[in-house]
Amino acid sequence: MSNSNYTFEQQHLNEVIEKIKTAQVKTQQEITTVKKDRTDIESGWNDVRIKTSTYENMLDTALSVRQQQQLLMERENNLQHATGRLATLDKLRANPYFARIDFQENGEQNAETIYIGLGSFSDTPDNFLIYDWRAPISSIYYDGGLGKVEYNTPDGLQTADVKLKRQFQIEDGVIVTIFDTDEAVGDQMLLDALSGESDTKMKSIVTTIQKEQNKIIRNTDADLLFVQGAAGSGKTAAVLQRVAYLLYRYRGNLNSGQVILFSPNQLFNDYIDQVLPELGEQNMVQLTYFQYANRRLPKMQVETLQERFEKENPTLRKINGLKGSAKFFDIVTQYAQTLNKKGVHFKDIKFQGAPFFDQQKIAKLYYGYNENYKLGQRINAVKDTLITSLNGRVGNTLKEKWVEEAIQNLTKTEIDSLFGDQPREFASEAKEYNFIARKIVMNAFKPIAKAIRRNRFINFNAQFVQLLKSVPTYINLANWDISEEEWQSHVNEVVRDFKQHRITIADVSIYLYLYDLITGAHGERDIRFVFIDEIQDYSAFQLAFLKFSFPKAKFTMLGDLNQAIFTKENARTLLHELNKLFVSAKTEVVQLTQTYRSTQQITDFSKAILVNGEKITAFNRHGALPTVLVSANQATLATALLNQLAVHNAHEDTTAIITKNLADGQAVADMLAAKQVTATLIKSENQRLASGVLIVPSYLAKGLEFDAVIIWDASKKNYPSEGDRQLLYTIASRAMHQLSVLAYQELTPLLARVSPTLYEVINE
Ligand SMILES: Nc1ncnc2c1ncn2[C@@H]1O[C@H](COP(=O)(O)OP(=O)(O)OP(=O)(O)O)[C@@H](O)[C@H]1O
Repeated sequence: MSNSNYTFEQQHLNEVIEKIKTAQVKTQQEITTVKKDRTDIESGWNDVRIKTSTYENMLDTALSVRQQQQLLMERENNLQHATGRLATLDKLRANPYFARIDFQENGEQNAETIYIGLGSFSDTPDNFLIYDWRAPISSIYYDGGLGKVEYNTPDGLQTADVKLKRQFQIEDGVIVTIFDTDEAVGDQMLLDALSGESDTKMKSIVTTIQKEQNKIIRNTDADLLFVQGAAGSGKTAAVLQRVAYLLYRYRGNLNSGQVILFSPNQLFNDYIDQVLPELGEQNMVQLTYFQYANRRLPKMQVETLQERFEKENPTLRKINGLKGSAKFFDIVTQYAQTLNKKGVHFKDIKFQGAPFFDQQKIAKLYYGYNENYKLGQRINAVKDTLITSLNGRVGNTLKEKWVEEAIQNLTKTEIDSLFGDQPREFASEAKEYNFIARKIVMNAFKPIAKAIRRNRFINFNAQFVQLLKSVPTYINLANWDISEEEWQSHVNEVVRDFKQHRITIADVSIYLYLYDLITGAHGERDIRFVFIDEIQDYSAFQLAFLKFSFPKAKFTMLGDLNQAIFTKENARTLLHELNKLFVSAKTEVVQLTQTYRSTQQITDFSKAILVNGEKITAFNRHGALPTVLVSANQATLATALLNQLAVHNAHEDTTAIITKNLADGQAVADMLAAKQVTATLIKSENQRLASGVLIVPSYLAKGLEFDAVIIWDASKKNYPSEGDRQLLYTIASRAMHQLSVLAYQELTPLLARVSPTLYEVINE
């Protein structure tokens, strides 16, 4: 880069920064003025005279209250805007932009120059000194090299002739490097970004978004955007940028509360929660499927990731395969339809231990409505009738003995609180008695009203079991390789679990879907975008249920079929099943094959673990070969581990020792503690990531990345069969710069197919 270019750009940068500073001062002043205004209006409340003597007076009062409220709201809005603007200016001041493009639009005489940064900035209304990276025109920075490019605008497709693409690295107002490039985003800049160290928090990729990723980020047409991407291909990174993009694109009409991201575990939520704030946006709602289900069934204990992982067996896999299928979703839908005629299991609503509303009577009521009633209408009509009947029974209950006793036992404070603000003037003692008795009865009836409102007159547990029992009438179990006995004994197990208030993650979706059908729930219609990461671990049933639960949302699903550690082979049919759920014209599939996380050596090694895997292309960044040490001596492995950690620690790298399960993790943690090596054992997804050495059970490593990964005990015993292949791939692909494999006695056969040229054998 010539000196004159550098001087020009630094000078331009200085000018922009000066203008940002001026804007900061101005905005700060605005904020101070609005705050003062707000205080003045608030103290103005005292001047609003409440006059209620005539109708006109009341109207007057209401009008002035309304006026005050409007003034306040206006100030509140101004304040919010100004605060948002100041936050953007603060960000821009340190690092105003990262790219410049010169281009000529169709039919224009002169080339235009724009600078692109995290937010837009103009010194006068039409003079944009910085364009937001999400503005339509900024797309050309990410999409192509020099020459003719197309970009989407709200008015349709535009073309431009790009003359110059310049990238900047700016630190504290000083240009550190300038690259001119004729590619989309220069490789050098990407390489610099990828060579850095890992962090306990994911960072935004705004300066180096790749063309394919940009497509995902800016897609607004698809109802279902399905991204199949290799491990480390930036699915998560791109999708977070996409959230920021959508919030910008639909600003004013979309807020972060209308966007939900389902993530694989809580640890991952913690890992990504800085990206949107870094981009100047608020985080969307982040949930795991477990949390979503658990929130709706607070009295049940939903199976945890660890339980799910450690409980696996072949029969259960077949049964869960069936329960997770789209077919099963149809079965539940059909079963619920039969309930319109008969079959709902009712429960008494009890009061003081005895039936208050008897289940037979409720059943009669429920099935007494005409046959055009839908399930939701039936239940609502029953609820209305029961509430009316409850209110009607208050009067008859006043004279009951327990009420009399309750009144006699009242303390003075209790009596006072029952009266509340009510003047204690009654025409007779009987009237006063009735007043208190009514209060007591109504209080005592509150739990009944609550039980009615919460549909407690339906026995959902029994209903669910009944559904499971009737499954063989809908399908031939043999087609799913399940025998009648296996199914029956599974149903018994579910019943046993229910008695202990436990439910598996496979059942929870079925349970909730059945519940929603019976109660006529219409889903959360306010949610506009749903993102599901690590889609391969969801069953078709869960996805169908999520679609049902968020009927107005557009879906973005990201996953890697190579990493299906829970659903295994079922993941392959997922895409096919999804086709049935979404209109295919509104479905788009994007494939990301280029991986960015790992060095070429680590990617080549990891990908060799797979058989018939999805396509993966390594990024041209080089590092050491992965190492493999097999030993029949535990002490040798322990020493190798300690040596490896010492090397990583000297480089201040974050190292994850990934063990198959928690028990192994605990054993490694104890061993390290005995050697005075500091390490954090991640026992559950509710923990926080820390820098330094981490010990992570395999099923919690999803979506995360570390400078170095040590696979602890990749032995035949731990990873004996085909079923572990995708898990092993997932673990290996967490490493960015260094991967080491340690195995006790005999290496897993899954690594046996990896060519010896792809790793270095460490001899004992
Ligand atoms: N365009 C990019 N510029 C810079 N870094 C990138 C880019 N794309 C991806 N990365 C980096 O590559 C790494 C992997 O990205 P990410 O975690 O999003 O991948 P993923 O596809 O979700 O992986 P996995 O399926 O393994 O969880 C991250 O460190 C991310 O910041």
